[in-house]
Amino acid sequence: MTTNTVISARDLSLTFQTNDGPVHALKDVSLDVEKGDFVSFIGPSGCGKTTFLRCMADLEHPTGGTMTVNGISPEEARKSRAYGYVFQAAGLYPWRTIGGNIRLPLEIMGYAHDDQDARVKRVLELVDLAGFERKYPWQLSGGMQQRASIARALAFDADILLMDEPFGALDEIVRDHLNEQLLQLWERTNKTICFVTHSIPEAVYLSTRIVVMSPRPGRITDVIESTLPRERPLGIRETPEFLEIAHRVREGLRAGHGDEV
Ligand SMILES: Nc1ncnc2c1ncn2[C@@H]1O[C@H](COP(=O)(O)OP(=O)(O)OP(=O)(O)O)[C@@H](O)[C@H]1O
Repeated sequence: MTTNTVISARDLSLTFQTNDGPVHALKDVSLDVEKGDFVSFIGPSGCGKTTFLRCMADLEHPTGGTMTVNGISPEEARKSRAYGYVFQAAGLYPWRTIGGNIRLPLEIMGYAHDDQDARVKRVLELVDLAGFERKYPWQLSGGMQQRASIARALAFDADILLMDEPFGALDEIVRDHLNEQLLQLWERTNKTICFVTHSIPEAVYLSTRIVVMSPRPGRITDVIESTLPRERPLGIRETPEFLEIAHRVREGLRAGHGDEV
């Protein structure tokens, strides 16, 4: 752990008690995420990716080990609004406009009205949705809705962005475009991003580090440091360096759990 460590997990475990007995969603997970990192979590269904992200967000409570976010407990970090959280589904309220959806957390947090206006405008520009403030979610495509939900998570300037398979439901072309935009946004804002995905190319394209996980019990089996430059045109996915990292991720997944992925 260094002064730049944003998220730190030590021997983190979470066992759910279910009617069918205990489920070891996470077992002895240790990881440090540094400021400005883009960390992807990849692994087969049930390996604990979402649970780990939810622990960071104080939405689940570990049954063992320790975790800090910005040097404080996840609960304190949640109360100090240290992170924005983007879910798999955009989760926009259909009766609110796009602007109204982005504004909602700002209203709850008591931001002044002028400040709310300025923030909504700024984040809509950041995700390339300027001009859509007065539209309703159903008037936007799935990709645009997901961008709006990212804007909502960015609106209160949290330094950490937790993203749980935000582009999983989108077609490949839209996904490529959003991946590019997300990288640009990360470059511009220097946020720390934790990103859950099932896609090897997506993980390799986006990340500075790729965390490979394995189920039963959920654990980390490999952490791969990317050697790719920060600037990444989509064409980088054809380069030998990219394919080499993708190969290593695939091997890590195979070693961890047969051929489920
Ligand atoms: N609230 C809960 N109660 C009981 N078991 C749970 C609960 N939440 C998750 N689990 C179990 O914990 C394990 C890890 O689940 P988790 O959702 O974190 O996996 P995941 O890697 O994100 O999976 P996926 O890729 O399918 O989203 C799974 O076996 C899951 O069934």
